[in-house]
Amino acid sequence: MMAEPVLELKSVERHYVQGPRKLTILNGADFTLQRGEMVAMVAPSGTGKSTLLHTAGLLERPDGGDVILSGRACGRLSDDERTAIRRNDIGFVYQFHHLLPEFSALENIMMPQLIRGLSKPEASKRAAQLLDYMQIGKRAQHRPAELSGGEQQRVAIARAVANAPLVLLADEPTGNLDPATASYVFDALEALVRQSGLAAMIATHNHELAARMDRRVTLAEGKVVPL
Ligand SMILES: Nc1ncnc2c1ncn2[C@@H]1O[C@H](COP(=O)(O)OP(=O)(O)OP(=O)(O)O)[C@@H](O)[C@H]1O
Repeated sequence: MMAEPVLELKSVERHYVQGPRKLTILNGADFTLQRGEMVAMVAPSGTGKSTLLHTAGLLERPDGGDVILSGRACGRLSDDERTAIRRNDIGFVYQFHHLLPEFSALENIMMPQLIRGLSKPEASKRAAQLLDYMQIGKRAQHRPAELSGGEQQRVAIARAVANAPLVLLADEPTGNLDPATASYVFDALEALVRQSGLAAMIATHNHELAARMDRRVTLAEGKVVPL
């Protein structure tokens, strides 16, 4: 397959000011994610993985440099413009599922599609397909509290890809799960990425899962480097 960059970080800077001190978290970070690629981000706590994912996912604006999505410079756009792009082109999965507790699994996956403007029948059909794909079709009407941890994370992954984003970003998506469940959830995530040609960057402390991805990177002195 020809290399086709879907996400590029170019000389990204991110600083936090804490009282008199300026903390530099990203210091000219460069990174390219190709279509169809799964990359593990493995780095010690506090080195800036979440900052990197939030910047790549247009949740935070870089203090310098830019984030390019499918050739379009997006990092420095206004909050409204970044939100619009994020809704369609970026899927996010967190360590904690963040599903809406009062809605069923199916409705949680319909939600981003309805916000995007799809009709209820269209959104429901795709949500049901994604639940089947994640092998939890029978749990469609369950609320998050009625699902196991592994099932909740599979719903969260299905929700993240509901709008067929370009990029999936995940911040310790299996961090709350026991090793067997983590492996099972990762199987579903991997199958989804492989089948759809999505690109994914996944922060994890789990070396076994990292070993299953195409490449591994870490953060060193504010830069993304191969591991
Ligand atoms: N809003 C903020 N204001 C000030 N400092 C911050 C802010 N957000 C993060 N930091 C600091 O930036 C550093 C990187 O934080 P980040 O959350 O990106 O780390 P991480 O590698 O994801 O850690 P973990 O694996 O523990 O989640 C930390 O030292 C943190 O204290």
